[in-house]
Amino acid sequence: MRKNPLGTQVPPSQSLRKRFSALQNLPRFFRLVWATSPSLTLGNILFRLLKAGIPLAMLYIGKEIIDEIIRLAGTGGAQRYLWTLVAAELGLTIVSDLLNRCIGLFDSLLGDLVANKTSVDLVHHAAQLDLYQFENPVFYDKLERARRQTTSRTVLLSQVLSQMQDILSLGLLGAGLVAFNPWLILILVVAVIPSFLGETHFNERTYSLTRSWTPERRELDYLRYIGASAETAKEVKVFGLENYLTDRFKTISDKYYLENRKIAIGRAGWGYLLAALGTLAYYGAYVFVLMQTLAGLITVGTMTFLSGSFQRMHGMLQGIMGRFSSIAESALYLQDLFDFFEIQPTIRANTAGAKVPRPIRRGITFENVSFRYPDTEVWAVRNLSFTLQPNEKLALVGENGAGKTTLVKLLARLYEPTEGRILLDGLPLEAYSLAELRASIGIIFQDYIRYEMSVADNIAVGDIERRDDEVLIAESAQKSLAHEVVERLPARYQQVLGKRFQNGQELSGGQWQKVALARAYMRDAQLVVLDEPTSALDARAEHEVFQRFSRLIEGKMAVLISHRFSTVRMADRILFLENGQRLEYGSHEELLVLNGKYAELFQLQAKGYL
Ligand SMILES: Nc1ncnc2c1ncn2[C@@H]1O[C@H](COP(=O)(O)OP(=O)(O)OP(=O)(O)O)[C@@H](O)[C@H]1O
Repeated sequence: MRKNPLGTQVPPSQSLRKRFSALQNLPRFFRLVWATSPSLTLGNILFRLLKAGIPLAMLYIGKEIIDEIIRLAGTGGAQRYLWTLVAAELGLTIVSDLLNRCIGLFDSLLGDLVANKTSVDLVHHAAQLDLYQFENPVFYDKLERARRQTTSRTVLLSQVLSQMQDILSLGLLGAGLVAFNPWLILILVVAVIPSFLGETHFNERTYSLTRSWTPERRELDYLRYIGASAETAKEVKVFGLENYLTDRFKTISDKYYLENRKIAIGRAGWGYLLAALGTLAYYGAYVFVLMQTLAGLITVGTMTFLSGSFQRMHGMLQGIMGRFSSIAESALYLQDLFDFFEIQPTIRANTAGAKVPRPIRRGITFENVSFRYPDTEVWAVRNLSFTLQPNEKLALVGENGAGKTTLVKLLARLYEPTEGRILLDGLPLEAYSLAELRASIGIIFQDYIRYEMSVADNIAVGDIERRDDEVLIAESAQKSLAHEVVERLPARYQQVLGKRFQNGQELSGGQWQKVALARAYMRDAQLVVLDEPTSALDARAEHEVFQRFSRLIEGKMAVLISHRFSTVRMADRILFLENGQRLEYGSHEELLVLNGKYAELFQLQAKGYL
């Protein structure tokens, strides 16, 4: 394998055969197009079929008009046939314009629908995939390439349809030409083959380059985002990062530009030479036709018909061949999209799985659970065993990176244990329907999403099925103290948050947290998990949130992750993790008596040292 200037591996360039085999993606693509809108697809094809016959008809009428004029100029006579021909030509021109408009309209409507459908399918499919797949750069590149495909495939659609239309036109014109002299066709074909091969070669190089640079292009997008977005502007300014970012951007983009320029120059130079070859052949054939006319073997009308159809066929053949290689190229890109759709999650949704018991009677048991993130050597959770009893409130404590969040992700089956099992009422988590399992757990993650949507929507994500239940949303906001925040917003629950959209209102960190916390109150979860939910709240708000929170989790299981021991001590039991392992486990009082690490940290914090 070669390496590009940034050291990334470049795949060996695709062989011609492989490129053409990518055309096999077209039937699947057209099934997708057909499924999007059968009527628009059918209409489009019909218009193009009609349009395909027009060039031959126009040329033929042109020939007849010239011959008729020459005849009338020499001998005079009735002009009726001449004017009928002119009227037919006018009619055809009008119909042709109308067909062009209809084709353009149907192309764009169908293209938009296909792009929308692909985007929707993409999001649906991405939602099925495992969390770890999103953390894998190779997967991310695939996703990125697939995402780019969703809009650019519109062009492919009209290209393939135009190709079919032109091939039909060409066949009809060719039939006319063959009737006169089959050799002319041969000259035509031979003349365009060199430029076709040239185009194919350069398209292939462009594709290989674009593909091998996906990670860098992703980085460029990312740098553009950091350099110019509302979220990052604050830090970029105070740390004075703009030159660093632009330099980094320029280094990568300049290298990409140089690579691309090499190909573009080669394409322009060779393209010109090979096209000149085609032009020479065309003029050779033209001279031949002129000589035949001078010798009186054909009429002037036939001469215009032949030279006209030869010229059109030359242009069309060049177009068809050029388009052919760009269709083959697009079909290769299409492969990326279909490849993405082929990726399957390893965590099976198990739709036929058991229903989660309500209420949960025996709790959740970790049996010797160990977990390592994919492609890492270190155990994030190691040999962990404990039981979360029904109604029990468990606090997870430990230093940064101890494995607390990982444990929660395992609970929600976002990951599966590398070793050991997690049982819910005696059955492993896999035995339950994934949707059911997730529906019975309410988790507010530490890095919860700040949706730049309305407050109501931000709260409703806790149970999106009930997003129209305004009373429930307001009650949830009341319980999480988000209500006070909402009171001060101009559009109250309909207020759009964040700065991305017009009239959006930015909130403080603590205010965002109160809004996010309301999500926990939206669903009737049997297990509530709060991963450092109050870190941004001021002391009074935190106290109040917990007062209310203890009411929310009354009679439920709860897992609480916090670095504040004043919060932790309200739990029934505390699990102290160190390097993913259970270091200490028991109630607040038991752990104080144990006088271990928990007791030490508790006392330090109580004295205000932590
Ligand atoms: N997506 C990931 N891929 C690979 N390793 C990860 C990933 N997420 C976390 N880790 C690693 O797993 C270990 C446990 O991380 P985890 O997020 O569970 O810690 P934590 O106890 O929640 O920490 P904190 O208190 O900082 O939130 C850490 O060593 C971390 O580097």
